[in-house]
Amino acid sequence: MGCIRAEGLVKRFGSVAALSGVSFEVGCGESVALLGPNGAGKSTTLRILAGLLKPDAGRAAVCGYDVQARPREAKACLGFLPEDAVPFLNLTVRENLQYMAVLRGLPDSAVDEALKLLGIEELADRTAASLSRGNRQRLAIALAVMHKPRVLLLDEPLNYLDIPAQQDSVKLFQSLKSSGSAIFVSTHIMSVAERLADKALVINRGRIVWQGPMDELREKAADAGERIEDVVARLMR
Ligand SMILES: Nc1ncnc2c1ncn2[C@@H]1O[C@H](COP(=O)(O)OP(=O)(O)OP(=O)(O)O)[C@@H](O)[C@H]1O
Repeated sequence: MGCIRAEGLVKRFGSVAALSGVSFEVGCGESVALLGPNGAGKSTTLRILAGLLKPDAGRAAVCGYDVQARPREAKACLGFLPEDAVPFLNLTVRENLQYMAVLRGLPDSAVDEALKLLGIEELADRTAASLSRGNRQRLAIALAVMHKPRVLLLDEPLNYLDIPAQQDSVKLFQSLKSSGSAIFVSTHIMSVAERLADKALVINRGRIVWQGPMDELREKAADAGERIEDVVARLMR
């Protein structure tokens, strides 16, 4: 069973066809990057998988649960880091984590664990509003992973992070993957896709136009004497 399954997803916004029949699967323990130009349908795909947007046709399932028919089970098994995630700004870092721990039915110890995991112990009593953009991103990552989700949906996860925090976050995502979680990451930054994912899905105008191992993209680039960005840009045109 795939940890993430999308079958024939269709989504329109008025006259705009955001998704026109998107199907793919991400196995448990697999990491896949979703690449595509602006307006290709990446956020729409992530929002459907997270159960935040209803597709017009097709179905999405995480951990075997249809996200529309079994929303509680699906949401319990996934973690979603939206782009520019905004925690509760008037709560402290610790209070944000405590609130999420209650919603997720986690023990109190999960809060200290998450603070430590993201290296934000010293920020615990600061309000989220007072944090720098990078530290706010660390908190958002902590909130998305504190229940060790089996499916992790990430939108530009390394934005704003300093270099050590990027390294720590990559390690954290990799350790979740090693323990069997599926990682699905949307990014415009090719080096981020290469660091986080073993496979790539290229979407353009609401359709998957290429899918395969990241190594295949690297080989194509090496064969043509190009950078991997050049190969991917061509696939997106
Ligand atoms: N709420 C909405 N109302 C109207 N149109 C929308 C809405 N959300 C998305 N769209 C449109 O659907 C298409 C796909 O948008 P989506 O945000 O999924 O693209 P994306 O690949 O995430 O783009 P980007 O890389 O620019 O963030 C775009 O044409 C967008 O304008």
